[in-house]
Amino acid sequence: MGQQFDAVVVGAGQAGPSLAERLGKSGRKVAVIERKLVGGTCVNTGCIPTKSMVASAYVAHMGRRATDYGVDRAGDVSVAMERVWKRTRGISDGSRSSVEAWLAGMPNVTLLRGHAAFESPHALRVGDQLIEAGEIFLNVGGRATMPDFPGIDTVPYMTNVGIMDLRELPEHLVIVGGSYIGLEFGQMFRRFGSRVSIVERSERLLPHEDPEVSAAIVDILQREGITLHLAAECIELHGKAGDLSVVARCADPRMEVKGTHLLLAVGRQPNTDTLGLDKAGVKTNEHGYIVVDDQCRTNVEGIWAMGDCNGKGAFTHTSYNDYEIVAANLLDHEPRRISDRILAYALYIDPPLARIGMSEQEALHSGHDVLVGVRPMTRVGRAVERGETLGFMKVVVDGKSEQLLGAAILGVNGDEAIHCLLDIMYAKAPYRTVTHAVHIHPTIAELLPTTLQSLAKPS
Ligand SMILES: Cc1cc2nc3c(=O)[nH]c(=O)nc-3n(C[C@H](O)[C@H](O)[C@H](O)COP(=O)(O)OP(=O)(O)OC[C@H]3O[C@@H](n4cnc5c(N)ncnc54)[C@H](O)[C@@H]3O)c2cc1C
Ligand SMILES: NC(=O)c1ccc[n+]([C@@H]2O[C@H](COP(=O)([O-])OP(=O)(O)OC[C@H]3O[C@@H](n4cnc5c(N)ncnc54)[C@H](O)[C@@H]3O)[C@@H](O)[C@H]2O)c1
Repeated sequence: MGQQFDAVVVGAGQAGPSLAERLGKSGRKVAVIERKLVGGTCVNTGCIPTKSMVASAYVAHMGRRATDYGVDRAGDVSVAMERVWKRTRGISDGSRSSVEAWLAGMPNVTLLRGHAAFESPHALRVGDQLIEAGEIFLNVGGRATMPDFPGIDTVPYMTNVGIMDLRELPEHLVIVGGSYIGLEFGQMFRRFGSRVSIVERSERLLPHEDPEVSAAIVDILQREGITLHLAAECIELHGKAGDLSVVARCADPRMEVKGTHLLLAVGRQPNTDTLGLDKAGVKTNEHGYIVVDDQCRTNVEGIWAMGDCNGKGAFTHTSYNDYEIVAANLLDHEPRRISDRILAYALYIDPPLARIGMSEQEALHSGHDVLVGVRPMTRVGRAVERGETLGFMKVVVDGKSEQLLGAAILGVNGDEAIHCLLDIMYAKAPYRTVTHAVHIHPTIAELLPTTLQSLAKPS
């Protein structure tokens, strides 16, 4: 007979601890099982450390631009990686300690350390302990995908985990994968002072975005001296630490990119392969994501899956929202659903790309009566005053229903400003609510009403 709990949460990522607190407060006896670092990816090797590093890179960039603002500086800007690392670790470790202290203070909640795997639908093995519970909540997250590139066993490489531990600046960082992770680290290390080359399989960066978004991001990165190699098919790795190369054998013409350090950023995979899901009868899809319904319930009664491992989102806010959905349905009898969630994310290059809802291409393909409004950031007073005018804002509206379908802001503070449009979408209010709103001057959000006043059929 194993140790009995009412509820078990596997993984202390972005959904698990919040749910554990609610379950504990409901009077349940709860175990949280974590095999590595409390806080999971976001806190330890994802959002928090990357955005801390992005902040250091921004300061270096603005330091180089100081004279543009009439500010004198003596000598070149250089970056001390050891101190960037210390600052980043301080922020990330501080955040993890807060989650640990929070968990430790939760009533009725016990944190168990170790890797959990199912033995049966309601029993999990953690080391030599058997843990049994009627309710099991999986929040096991994901990890970097390891591509089967020829040479991967001999050529040293980093993922998002290893690159955060660098204390020295790479002379030439080669990145395979030109999406969130590749672009954020690419621009950051360029600003730290490395040469950076990005090798991407698609013919354009971020192919799920509208073409002008991809083109503007290419321009932003190339202005800073980042080299981009697109349509790079059939990757092979060669060489050794400090002297390596990435070859795209099927590219036309064949590409060879030489460098000193290699980052692989070709996607993520769920941590479901060692969870013993077959012993519980929990279904996964062909990519290993746990299949869930609109309330995060798996096919097995009493087992839920939240966060990156269910494939319904790949962000901290979607994982946290999964917790809210489970708690609302189970504890508050409020019928919240994943399908009520509107797609929203930001890519933290500088300036950031903030995106909500549909792109123009998606809206056109889904048969809407599409109207589009676009304004370059050069027309946004606040951006001009700040000397940060790269990018544009774009809104997509359905002409018949007057509902906002989506928006993109590639521009300074776009990740904040876009929320006034996101909230209008959640309110299902007509876009004219924004055109009639009086926004504060001078802000980035101030130009959203004007952008919406310029709606026209796409050319
Ligand atoms: C470099 C990088 C930057 C990112 N930046 C952003 C960003 O700016 N904004 C954003 O929204 N998202 C960002 N993300 C994505 C974000 O980090 C994830 O979407 C989020 O952390 C997912 O949370 P989760 O709760 O699903 O899982 P995780 O945070 O991954 O937590 C899962 C936990 O489960 C544990 N675990 C796994 N298997 C077991 C097991 N069998 N037994 C016990 N414990 C187990 C793991 O150790 C881990 O602690 C970034 C990701 C990366 C890699
Ligand atoms: N700002 C954020 O919110 C943020 C930041 C970082 C990461 N994340 C999360 O992490 C996830 C993973 O990010 P990611 O950038 O690793 O993966 P991704 O799945 O977003 O992109 C992988 C990229 O690698 C390319 N690629 C795949 N195989 C390749 C190959 N063989 N050769 C060359 N290129 C190849 C793909 O075309 C794609 O552009 C994201 O989906 C996101 O959820 C979010």
